[in-house]
Amino acid sequence: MQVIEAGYAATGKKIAIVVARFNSFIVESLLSGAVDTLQRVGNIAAEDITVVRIPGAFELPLAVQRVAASKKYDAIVALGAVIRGGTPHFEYVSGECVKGIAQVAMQFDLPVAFGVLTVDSIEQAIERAGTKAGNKGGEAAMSALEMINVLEQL
Ligand SMILES: Nc1c(NC[C@H](O)[C@H](O)[C@H](O)CO)[nH]c(=O)[nH]c1=O
Ligand SMILES: CC(=O)[C@@H](O)COP(=O)(O)O
Repeated sequence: MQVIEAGYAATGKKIAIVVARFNSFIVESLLSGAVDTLQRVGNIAAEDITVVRIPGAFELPLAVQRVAASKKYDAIVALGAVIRGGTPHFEYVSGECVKGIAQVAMQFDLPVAFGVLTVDSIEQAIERAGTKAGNKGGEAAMSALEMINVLEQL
């Protein structure tokens, strides 16, 4: 049996983090977790991390696509926080966001980690942005690092 898997060290690789600013009090914690993970676990130098800031999660697919098309990066981490409100708007924003990001990864054959919270409450968002449910930004960064290394073996 052959098993292909990899670790997280990715020294010298270039990572773009595309950050949706909406709900910034949450998203900044996701960004902090992602950067810390890339540097501490992935051994990625600060100069090899690029942060791109955009308005909201709905804009993530277009921005991620443009970053992927630049061919400058070995992986992308997409961060945002979509928090359900009182209308169906949540479904449309989160649905288009995840669909669009997944399409970019397939189109450009590039690791695009999904670090966008889609939650029902601010409390759920806080739990997933560095408190009792971990930091989904850091988890997305871990995924990006591992995928860089696994794809290199395929
Ligand atoms: N409600 C949330 C949004 N809404 C804004 C959209 O993402 C978009 O920026 C706007 O519709 C203009 O095109 N965005 C989030 O990231 N999170 C939300 O909870
Ligand atoms: C995810 C959203 O767009 C949401 O925060 C907007 O809130 P509302 O549905 O009350 O307009």
